Amino acid sequence: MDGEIIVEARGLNHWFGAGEARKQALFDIDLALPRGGLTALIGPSGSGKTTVLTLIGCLRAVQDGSLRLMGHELRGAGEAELTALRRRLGFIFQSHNLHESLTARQNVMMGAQVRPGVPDDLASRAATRALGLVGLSDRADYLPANLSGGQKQRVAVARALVGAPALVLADEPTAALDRDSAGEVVDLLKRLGRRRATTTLLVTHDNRILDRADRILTLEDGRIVS
Ligand SMILES: Nc1ncnc2c1ncn2[C@@H]1O[C@H](COP(=O)(O)OP(=O)(O)OP(=O)(O)O)[C@@H](O)[C@H]1O
Repeated sequence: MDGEIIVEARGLNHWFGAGEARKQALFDIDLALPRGGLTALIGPSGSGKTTVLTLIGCLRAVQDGSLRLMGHELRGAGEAELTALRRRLGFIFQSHNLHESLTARQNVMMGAQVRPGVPDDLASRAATRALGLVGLSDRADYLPANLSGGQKQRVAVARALVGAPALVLADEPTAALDRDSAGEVVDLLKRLGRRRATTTLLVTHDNRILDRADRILTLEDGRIVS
């Protein structure tokens, strides 16, 4: 649907710690991410990027303000609702987080089976398709140890995308990659995003990928400055 807002924050504040150690990490964040496209979230270390990403990812509780994810208000949402929402997201982390004892296909299958009741044969077919999308059909039966850094991160991308998530949250997915592999991973996210109208929010320090973003949000000291 055109113009659909996938993520909308209004007056979002967040604190860490308690008592005297209590420290505000986010101040009055307003943002809206429309469906589709790739938004880069940038800013200095400690500016609050990961905090924003983990709040949107239902990985920490919203304390103050409003945060809506696919039409659901996260503030005050119950664990069952958060779990159901989390299953509609794809996560990609800085280090690929693949299981070393599982093949590429088995790792991607785990992404398909975060939803309960997905049978192995269905998950396996979906994993094979996702590995094809990231150009790794011929590596499906390899263990991570036998893949390059870029290939491992592409497996992680396939795992994040196998369940056709509405929103992909990526925390510095290219930090450990050389220039070519980093570009490939971002191009892949963009291409798949366009094809499936997936929204991607990508935290990065990486200037190499900013020219590929559709939108750039800059955080400084817990505030969105542009
Ligand atoms: N679990 C925590 N407990 C206490 N303070 C925290 C915690 N997580 C983050 N902070 C603080 O909140 C602020 C924002 O941190 P956050 O990790 O979101 O920044 P960031 O922009 O992602 O940084 P980096 O680029 O270094 O990963 C920082 O001042 C940080 O010290």
